[in-house]
Amino acid sequence: MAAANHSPSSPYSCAKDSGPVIPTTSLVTFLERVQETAFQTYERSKFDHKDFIDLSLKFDLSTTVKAFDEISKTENGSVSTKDFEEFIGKWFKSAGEDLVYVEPMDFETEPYGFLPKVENPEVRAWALEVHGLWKKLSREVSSSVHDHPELHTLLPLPVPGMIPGSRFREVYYWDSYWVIRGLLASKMHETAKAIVTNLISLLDTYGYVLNGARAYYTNRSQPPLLSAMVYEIYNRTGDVDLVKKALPALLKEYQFWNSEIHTMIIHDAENCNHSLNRYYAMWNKPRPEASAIDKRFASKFLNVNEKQKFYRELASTAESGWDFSTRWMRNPSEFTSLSTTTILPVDLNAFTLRMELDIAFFAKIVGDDAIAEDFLTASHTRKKAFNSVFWNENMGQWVDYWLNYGAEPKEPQTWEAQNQNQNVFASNFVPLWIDLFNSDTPLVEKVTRSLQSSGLLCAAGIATSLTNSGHQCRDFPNGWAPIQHMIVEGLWRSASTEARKVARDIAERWIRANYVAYKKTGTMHEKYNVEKCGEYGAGGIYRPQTGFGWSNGVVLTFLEEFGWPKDQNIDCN
Ligand SMILES: OC[C@H]1O[C@H](O[C@H]2O[C@H](CO)[C@@H](O)[C@H](O)[C@H]2O)[C@H](O)[C@@H](O)[C@@H]1O
Repeated sequence: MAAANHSPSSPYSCAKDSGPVIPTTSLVTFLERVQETAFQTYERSKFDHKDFIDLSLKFDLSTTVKAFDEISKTENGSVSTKDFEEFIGKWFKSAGEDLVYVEPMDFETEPYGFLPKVENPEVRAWALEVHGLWKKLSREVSSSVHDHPELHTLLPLPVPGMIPGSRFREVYYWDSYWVIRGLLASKMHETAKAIVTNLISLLDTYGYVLNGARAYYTNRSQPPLLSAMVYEIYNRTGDVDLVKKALPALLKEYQFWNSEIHTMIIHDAENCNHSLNRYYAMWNKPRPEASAIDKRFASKFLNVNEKQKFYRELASTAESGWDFSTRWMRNPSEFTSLSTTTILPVDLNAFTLRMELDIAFFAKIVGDDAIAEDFLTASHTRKKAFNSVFWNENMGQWVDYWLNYGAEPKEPQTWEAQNQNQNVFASNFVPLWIDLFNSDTPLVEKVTRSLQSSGLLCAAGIATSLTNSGHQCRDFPNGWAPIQHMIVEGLWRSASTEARKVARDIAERWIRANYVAYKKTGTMHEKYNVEKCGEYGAGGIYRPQTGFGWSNGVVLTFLEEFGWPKDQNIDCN
């Protein structure tokens, strides 16, 4: 039976909030106030909370706050739409003005050797359009941010980079991996390296790679894929200097993910202890970028401690990159039952396993055999933990492990079968992406059969979960490019004929769905509806976004690997 069904009635009955909290800036606090006023001023459908936290000041903060106090001096603090709009126009630069468009340094309209396996002219023309989107997503931080950082929530970065698109105006951590994969297919190696330079600069400044390059994202990271980015670039370019630059940063990042807040110990049936990772944001207040909404969600908790605990769960879910999903909810129909910090996520641990393997590989390249040895040992230890803690033999999948409430990081928890979450999520198949697993052919064949019968494989790709929660964007019927990519690449790297057939089939479905949606809407989307080929996804606390960095990256990567024959139809079947 699924662990979710074993939950106590209130997950917060003995909630405590003792974790670290990273201070934020006075500007962010003020913009949250502006966002709250916007929330009260506009209709919900016309309002994106993030637009208000991304505003830049035209004048200094204290003068702006005084002016805002003046217009808010009504009895109930409300502001008319006219006064509010005048105030925003007079005192702020628009959201997005802090980043400026920049021509990518190595963009060519049709680079030499571009997607050689794409023979179909229609598909090739579309692929060139998607390639052309890099020009639209390329940005550098404006000089005003460098000269007057106190006027902006945007953080300065040393070199130009790529943004996901639309409301996601700044650089994001894990999105960058698929952006880099696409850039490599587009032969834009220098732009790919620049993205790594920016992420390393965040790591050097903060000790971890931030969720995104904004002051309000300093309280958390995102799925750690920096080592994978460096690996892919090195694989294409053989750039040893990049590896030398990245290795010390990656060692620092490894410490961050294996520090006390991000690790829990599981004691298995064979008497072994396994240290595994979880998401845990250093924040127990509303997420500034969505604070007006978070406060309303939290209003059901009367106790401050319960509210803080819930806010940490919201921010930790944002750290997971899967914000939001029934995956993190003890009660799938109750959003406030989010319990991300009490879950050992199978995909996060696959990423840290990959980090161990990548670091060992890089250490060998730079000639540090001791580090290479240590990290190889760590990867073998973690592989054992995968077998003991996450693997579910009956399902043929690796599944998330639910921790007991109130557990302290240093206290080992005894593994219990009922704590494995047996609900089916696409993340249960992400370990396939790791070579230690995809090189084991019988294992891959078992997992492939499980994927085929899971219900996740749909007309237009892999669904995120089997639950149609109606409002969570990381659930059925939404499909996300990163998930398609990791599972397809894992299956494709194996030696199993059947797994490779499934990989090609999923990639083709995904390409068709992206193509048809592009033809209908003229744009690439953040997520797609996998039930209906050619439709984009929906749900969540913000409107569906376009652009879109990782979707472009995955389509180009799939087209580079699988190609598209001349006579093969590209429409939805
Ligand atoms: O504002 C809401 C949330 O927006 C981001 O999350 C979503 O977009 C990101 C950029 O494409 C993506 O990395 C993430 O997986 C998406 O869920 C942001 O990362 C969240 O922290 C934020 O709360």
